[in-house]
Amino acid sequence: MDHFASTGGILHAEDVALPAIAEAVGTPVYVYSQATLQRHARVFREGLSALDNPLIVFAVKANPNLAVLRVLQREGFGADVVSGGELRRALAAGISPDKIVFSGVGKTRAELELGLDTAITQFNIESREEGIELAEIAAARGERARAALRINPDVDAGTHEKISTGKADNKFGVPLHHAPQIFADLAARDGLQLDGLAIHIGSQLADLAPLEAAFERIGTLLAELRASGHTIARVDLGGGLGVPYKAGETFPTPAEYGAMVARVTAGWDVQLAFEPGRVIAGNAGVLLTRVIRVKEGLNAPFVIVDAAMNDLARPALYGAWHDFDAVAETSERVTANIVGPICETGDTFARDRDCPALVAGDLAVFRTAGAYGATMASSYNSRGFVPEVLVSGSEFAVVADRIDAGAIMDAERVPDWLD
Ligand SMILES: Cc1ncc(COP(=O)(O)O)c(C=O)c1O
Ligand SMILES: N[C@@H](CCCC[NH3+])C(=O)O
Repeated sequence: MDHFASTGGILHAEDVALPAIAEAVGTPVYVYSQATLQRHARVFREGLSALDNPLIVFAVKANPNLAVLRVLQREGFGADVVSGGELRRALAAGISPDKIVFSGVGKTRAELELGLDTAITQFNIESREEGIELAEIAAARGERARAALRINPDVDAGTHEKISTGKADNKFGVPLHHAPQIFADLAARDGLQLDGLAIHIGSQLADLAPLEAAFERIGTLLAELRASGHTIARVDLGGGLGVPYKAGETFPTPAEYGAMVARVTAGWDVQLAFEPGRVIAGNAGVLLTRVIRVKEGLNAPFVIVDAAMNDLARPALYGAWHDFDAVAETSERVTANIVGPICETGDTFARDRDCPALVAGDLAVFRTAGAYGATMASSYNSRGFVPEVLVSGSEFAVVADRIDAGAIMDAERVPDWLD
């Protein structure tokens, strides 16, 4: 069921007409559907129902809004965090430390200490160097940090090169063939309880085959480590499941993913962890925008909307496609360029796109904006930060205020010597 559908010719988020949100909050604005988040969380969990007690931790980077995290916390999800800021958000949303996994290739000493202070359930260590530092910090406190070693399996995830993380020359994890030796080194240290492996090969994966190949490599390593006398109690299989960005596209479902995982991991005898991000939040959000004006173009008109690359960076960063639909249904179509107001040619959401015919003042949405949308915003061109709204049934609430350019400027000052 689509919670962003037209009723009476007007696009709604659940039972709320999007013009009502635009009226109350202004545009651009991110709008999330609580029911969609809940449904995605449940479908993901059901997909893993053949597994014994999996730990499901939402990749906070995909959508760190506190209200979104709270919805998922209530669904029993934990959090996969990659910074002290994300860890604080997870805690503020009520996620219990025993469901928090700390990933990330560059955790600072202060972040490692924060993880220990909050007694998170697992550090995913990304290098020998990080493992040594964590072991030393924990040992000095008389503690043992529970950890998993992230492996770089050298698998091509077949996704955009900027969001591929499991190839040998990517910065993530330790090379598969160094893993036994690094594992043995770290496992022998007092400050660590190293009893896990972790992996995450990339995001927006359209195919299960690379995931399966990577998991098989982990399975082989697991057997090898056990044969050398190590205990492996947990394996974190990461996230990465892709979602359709274009109407009509199909992607592997959580059930298909779960069946593959169950088959590949049969007999591993570990607790499995999963770090889904996009598959939970992506299609639970839209970016609602208003057309500023339509400018004549050489071959096609430019539809200039009030959202820009600073609000939704994916098209500019990865050439990503987001479906663009009118809020008020219209059958009239045109071929147009959809652009934001920022002074960069890269501030283009779509070129020569078949889209609804719109005029100044009309509302429209970029779909599939619930993951890696607001969280990647910047204030470029002094545009401030877009607000976020959560809808539940016929109710909606502003769950992140608009931060206007003035508030950002208030944090700056001119030094005395320039008076
Ligand atoms: C370590 C880690 N886990 C989980 C995720 C979530 O990925 P996705 O949103 O593709 O599920 C990411 C981002 O790619 C990540 O880097
Ligand atoms: N920011 C990326 C995903 C990166 C995943 C981070 N590990 C995107 O929008 O597609």
